Amino acid sequence: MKKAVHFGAGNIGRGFIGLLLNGAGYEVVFADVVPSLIEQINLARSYRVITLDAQVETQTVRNVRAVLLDSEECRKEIVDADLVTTAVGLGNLVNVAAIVVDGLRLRKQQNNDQVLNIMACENAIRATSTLKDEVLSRCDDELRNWISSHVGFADVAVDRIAPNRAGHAVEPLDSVVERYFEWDIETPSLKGALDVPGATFVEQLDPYLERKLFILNGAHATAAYAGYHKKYATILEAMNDPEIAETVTSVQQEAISGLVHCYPSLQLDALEQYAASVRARFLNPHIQDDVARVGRDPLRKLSAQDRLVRPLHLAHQAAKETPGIVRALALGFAYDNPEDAAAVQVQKQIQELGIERAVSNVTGISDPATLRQIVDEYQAL
Ligand SMILES: NC(=O)c1ccc[n+]([C@@H]2O[C@H](COP(=O)([O-])OP(=O)(O)OC[C@H]3O[C@@H](n4cnc5c(N)ncnc54)[C@H](O)[C@@H]3O)[C@@H](O)[C@H]2O)c1
Ligand SMILES: O=P(O)(O)OC[C@@H](O)[C@@H](O)[C@H](O)[C@H](O)CO
Repeated sequence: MKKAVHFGAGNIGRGFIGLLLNGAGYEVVFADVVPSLIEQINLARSYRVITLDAQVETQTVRNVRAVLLDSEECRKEIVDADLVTTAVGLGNLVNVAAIVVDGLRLRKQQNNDQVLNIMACENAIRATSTLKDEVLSRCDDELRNWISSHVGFADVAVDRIAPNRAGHAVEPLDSVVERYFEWDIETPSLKGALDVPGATFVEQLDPYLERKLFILNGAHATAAYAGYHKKYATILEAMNDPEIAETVTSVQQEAISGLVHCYPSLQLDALEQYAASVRARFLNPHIQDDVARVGRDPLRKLSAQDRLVRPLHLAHQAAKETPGIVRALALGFAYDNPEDAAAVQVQKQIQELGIERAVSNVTGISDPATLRQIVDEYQAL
């Protein structure tokens, strides 16, 4: 049986990656940093994935095990793995990289000629490439050369809303998801054959990845920050507010204008249909998705390469105005959730540096006119 080591046994790790890999015939070994989660998985050896929809569906993922991230067991699991995947959050990839390097060093010593593919399923531009850089920076030349001929690092885009379990889950390991899913895998970087039924294999990932990150995640973040501002608890409540729904649609339209300009392979009609389908997913009445989950880590979400600032620049390249994204960014800077450590840091910057310098620091935006628009919008909130 093929074996996959998946880092991050959280919402998307269990509810999407683990489920699909299990369906593709892999034994899935989860690696996580939470000891109680490891114990629960090893005790149960299976868990349920519940699809939240008009027709609730419950699937059981069997033959799973779990190991602690920083353990000998975890390093050894990499020696004979066929696949390594992650869904840990972009900022946690550095910790995964340190363990993966140790695992690859062991794999090389044990003369394992079998090729391995690694995919980081994080919401970010080319997260696998980020992980690869982290891995290679920790290797000597010999290991680096061996890795280049034995290990494929394939960038991916993953899409499935896996909300918080609270209010949905019954058993401790239940994972809850929407019905829709998409896993796009960039093929040129793969080593050997990879067969994951349900995944989409593409030659050039950028249009798929940016379409998803901007039209879905950018709009999602907008709904979360606008929802928080109006004291809504969930994305559903926020999206039912016509003013918020209008801002979300504007953000999507501005992103689409930049995407169409940048990627000739993307068709306007298809993107508009995709945007409408995304809004319908946000309005799924069977999902309670907390604005706090969707808005989490605004330092990352408001950064230069992420879901709001990058489409803003693309739209500007297409000579389009971006009032929707400007409003979304202003709302992101107003996201003062004291329970979110990154939001607290953003608020600290605003207090210490003033809003204009905080916006420029966090977003990397230097154009004075754009900065002014965001600051004016923030001050008018
Ligand atoms: N939830 C979604 O709808 C969704 C959809 C697509 C992509 N994603 C992406 O997947 C990633 C995970 O999101 P999530 O919603 O599942 O979060 P989550 O918090 O539910 O799960 C993350 C898991 O990773 C574990 N973890 C943290 N650092 C780790 C490390 N260094 N090694 C191993 N495990 C570690 C945590 O303990 C947790 O169990 C994020 O990058 C997110 O953007 C999420
Ligand atoms: O996971 P994040 O924090 O990057 O973004 C929050 C949500 O937008 C995200 O988790 C979506 O639910 C997911 O990307 C849907 O595919």
